[in-house]
Amino acid sequence: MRRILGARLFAAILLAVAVPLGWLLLEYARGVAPWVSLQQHALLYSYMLLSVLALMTLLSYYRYRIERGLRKLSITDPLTGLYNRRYFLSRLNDEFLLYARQPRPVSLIFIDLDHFKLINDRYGHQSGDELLVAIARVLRTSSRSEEVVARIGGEELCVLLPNCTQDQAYTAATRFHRAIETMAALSTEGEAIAVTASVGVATTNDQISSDKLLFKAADVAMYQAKQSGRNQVVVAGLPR
Ligand SMILES: Nc1nc2c(ncn2[C@@H]2O[C@H](COP(=O)(O)OP(=O)(O)OP(=O)(O)O)[C@@H](O)[C@H]2O)c(=O)[nH]1
Repeated sequence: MRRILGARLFAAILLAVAVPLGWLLLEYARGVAPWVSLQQHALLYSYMLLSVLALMTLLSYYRYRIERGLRKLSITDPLTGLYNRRYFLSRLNDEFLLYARQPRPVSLIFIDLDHFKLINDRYGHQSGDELLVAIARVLRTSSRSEEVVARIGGEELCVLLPNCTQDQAYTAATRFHRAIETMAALSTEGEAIAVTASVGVATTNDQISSDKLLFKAADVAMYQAKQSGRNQVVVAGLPR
């Protein structure tokens, strides 16, 4: 990004110099010697140079702001403001590129809300939406800055934990699970909504050695949590 900004500033300076130069050439074509023209209109040339430079810098800045906004939109889930599935999978892939060079534990937590259909049916879709937003807020505040929290499907959320052992991931998963269970949520009518989640945790090891395998292992662990009665945390590969 810094290189792009540098290139744009360079282009702005070039154009700012080119405009008064072009004017100087026109003057020359009219028969006025360049140094005479420069002496006569020094103020005009300085003004041209500065205003073109200011205009181009301003345009570059706005373009940068727009591009940054578009990039943010392309990686964000519009409802919750969490990262979206595409961004999450690409970060997971990046983590494994690092892992190939320097193996260190990577963990993934898969969170699926329990009976979300019933919540929608009972309190309405709008309340369901607001609940998702509130859960996203809870996850964001209970996660660390290096962790990537994403909404990867309707009521499915994932957290990527770089450089995180199985024990640490289990502690984090329990923290998320508890935070969801104890959050105070209200429907649009003001009724209290109780919500729980089934959580799967997986960490890299000899068998789980790629991004796809890690994702799959956490998904399977989450499914086991559902099968075992929901509202619990299951760690991949550990007896329950
Ligand atoms: N309000 C709201 N509901 C959503 C959204 N995305 C998905 N859902 C709902 O989430 C529900 C998911 O239903 P299921 O896949 O049957 O899962 P569940 O009811 O949570 O049941 P279990 O996962 O088995 O505990 C569906 O009713 C979807 O309509 C959303 O953005 N907003």
